[in-house]
Order: sequence, then structure tokens, then C-alpha cells
Amino acid sequence: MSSELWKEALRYFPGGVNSPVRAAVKPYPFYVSYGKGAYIYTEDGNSLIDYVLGYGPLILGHANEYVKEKVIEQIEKGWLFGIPSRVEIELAKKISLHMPSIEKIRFVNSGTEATMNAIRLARGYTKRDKILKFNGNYHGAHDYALVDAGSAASEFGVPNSEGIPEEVLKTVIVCEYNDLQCVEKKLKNEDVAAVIVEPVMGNMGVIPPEKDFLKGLREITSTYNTLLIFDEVITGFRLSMGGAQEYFGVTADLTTLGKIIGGGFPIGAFGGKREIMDMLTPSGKVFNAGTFNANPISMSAGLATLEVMERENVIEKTTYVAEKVTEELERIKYPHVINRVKNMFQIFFGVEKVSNATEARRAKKEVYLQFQINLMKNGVYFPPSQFESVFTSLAHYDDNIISDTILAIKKSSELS
Ligand SMILES: Cc1ncc(COP(=O)(O)O)c(C=O)c1O
Ligand SMILES: NCC(=O)CCC(=O)O
Repeated sequence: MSSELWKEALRYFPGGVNSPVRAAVKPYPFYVSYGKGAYIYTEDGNSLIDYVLGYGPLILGHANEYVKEKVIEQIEKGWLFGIPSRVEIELAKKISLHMPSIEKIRFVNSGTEATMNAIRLARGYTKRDKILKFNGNYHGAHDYALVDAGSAASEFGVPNSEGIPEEVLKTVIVCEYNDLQCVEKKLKNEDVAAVIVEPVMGNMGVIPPEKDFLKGLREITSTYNTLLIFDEVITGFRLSMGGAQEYFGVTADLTTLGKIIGGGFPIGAFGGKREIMDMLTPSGKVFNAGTFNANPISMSAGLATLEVMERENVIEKTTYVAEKVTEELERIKYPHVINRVKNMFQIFFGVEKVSNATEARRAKKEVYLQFQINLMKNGVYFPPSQFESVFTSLAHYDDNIISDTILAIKKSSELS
């Protein structure tokens, strides 16, 4: 039973969990027994249509057969060598084919490591210390990212984490998302190594960039010789095979990836212009290393996932599901706004517009939570936090799953 497991977990883990957002499920987290396709099955014998999907990586759904086959094939051969293997080249080739701005890449093990290293590389390359990020953007859980951060940092009221040295904080400049004037002013007055941005914000709910925001960032950063880092940990291989860069027609100097490219296994990556990437060890003097970097299991699962995506028009199918689900959400009587870009979306109650983190924080979180709990009772799992994105997968591309979801939304819409 989940209730018993939770009691035990509280004894062993701070706050009962190993990543904070998991504790946001009310009244206590349910424990998953297994997942298949669009469904998760709980220790309490319930099934839920899953719109969280491991917070984004599982774009094919749970336990996809092809990915499973490829991972098992790799497991038969061994799972860690600390020696290069063929599959890392195959995955790099595929990523670079779809994202031509990635001329060279380094595989790491989480989105956190990806942004931490991309920032260090930008500093090494430009010989400048400062970086600029946006209020509510989440770039993982390292020191330089936990300033006005979204996701669980906002959900649990710690957008600015304790434990980060003052000296570090002085190097992080924050602007409001979609505010180009702020960026222009800061870059003019300070030596900034890099601007790092989520090209679609997926960590304050979903917030799209306003028209010309990303193009504007490209122009301003070029003017001041500041690097532009697109954090595509969520958007990479989600908005299009070429990520947000292809979707919006804007090219970054460095790109960070994670989630989908590991097919559900731990992964992160950062890549970009050859000239910048070659500053990394061992060809250059900016250090990065990792026991599990490019581990063959994550590489195989990622490669298999991208192969299915190429074959099966996954982005359009997942977008279709998101369209159908949001059409039903639109019918909810309680005043709300829905932000959707392709196959990622979120609903905000009690506000008319959400175009930055400040506006997202004004939404009625308690109404969202009430809706999320109602949905769980009716067999559908949305993120337990307002500040996460709803995702769809290939496994959701099924009339029965879509109609069951629509029915659950209808039954869950009595909100006060
Ligand atoms: C945009 C973005 N960057 C970085 C990260 C950090 O990735 P990870 O949780 O793999 O460390 C996340 C995680 O959600 C993210 O959404
Ligand atoms: N959008 C933020 C995440 O996906 C992070 C999930 C986690 O840290 O558990």
C-alpha cells in the first residue's frame, strides 16, 4: 500500500522523497508498481493515464517495446566500460543531423550537469564571469541555476536556494522572461559570458516566448559577443526534431539537452560550435569528466527513441493528442488560461494571461491542485505542481485514451 510505503519513506528520505516535486502529490505520493504505454499502475491497484511521463523523457510512453529490445541487447553486451563504444557515435551523429548547430557534443548524465558545464564552457571561452538567466527558468539543481528558479524550487518556495555563496550569486543576473529591454541594458553595462534561456518555458507551467523574443536574444547577444545557450532539455526532440531552434528558426551557440535523448535513462548533453566545444578537456582547458558519461545503456535507449521518432511522426501525433486534451480543458467554466506549444501545455486558473514567471505565480495554485486531485480520482495523472508541464506521448495517440481523458476532465471540472 502506498500509505505504508510513504510512512517508511519519511523515515529514510528528507521530506520522504529523492526529488522534491514527487512530494507534491496529495495527500501523499502514490507508489508506482509498473508502467506500460500511456498508463502507470500503482501499488494500490489503480491505473492512471500518465501525462507527466517521467517529467518529459518518455515521449514514446512507458516501456516502449523497441527501446526495451535495444536496451536488453546492450545489457547482454555489458553496461559500463569507461571505454568508448560505437553507440555514442551513432547517437551523436543523429543529434547533430537533426540539430546542425551541434557540431560537437559531450554526453553527461543529467540536465543539471549539461547546463553547469555549458555555463563553465561559456565562461572559459569568453573569459567573462557573469551569466544572465530568466526569472522562473529552471536549468537544474546546481549553484548557478538556483536563482529565481522555476519548477520544484518555486513550488516549494525556494526559488533562491540557501547554501549558495554570495560570490556565486553576484555572477548571476536575472531578467523577466520576454523582456528584451532588460537583457539589452544588462549586456550593455556588464561583461556577460552567456545568456541561458528555456526557449519555451516548461518549468513555470508552460510559457511560450513572445514573437521575436528569441530572435531578439540572438541579435543582442551577438552584438555584445555574449554566447547564447538554449536550454533544450525539455524542448529538444519535443517541439520538432531540430528542437526549439528549428521550430523558431533561431540558432544558439551552445545547446543543452537531456530527457528525450536518453529514452528514459539518465542523460544530459551539451553541444555547439566546434570552436567552442574544442575548449573542453582533453582538447582544451575547460574541465569536464564523468564515470557514467556516454554510458551505453542511456546511449542505446536514446538512439532507439530517436529512431522511432524518425519513423513514426511522433511530434505530430503527440501534438494531436495535446490539441484534443486542451480543447476539452478550454470548456472548463472556472476562468483560466491555457498555454500550449505543440505537445506541451499547462492550465492556469484565475488569471487572464501568463507570459512570465511573475504572472504564473499569480495563478490560483490551489484551484490547479484541486483539479489535479479530481483528475487522479478519475484515472488521469497531471503534474502535481502548477509549475510543471503536461506532456503527451506516442502511446496516448489512441482514440480510447483520448476519450477517457476527455471524460475524466468533464468529471473533474467542478472547481471552487
Ligand atoms: C529546461 C531544463 N533544464 C535542466 C533541467 C535539469 O535536468 P535534470 O533534472 O536531468 O538534472 C530540467 C529538468 O527538468 C529542465 O527542465
Ligand atoms: N521540470 C523539472 C523536472 O522535470 C525535474 C523533475 C525532478 O527533479 O524530479
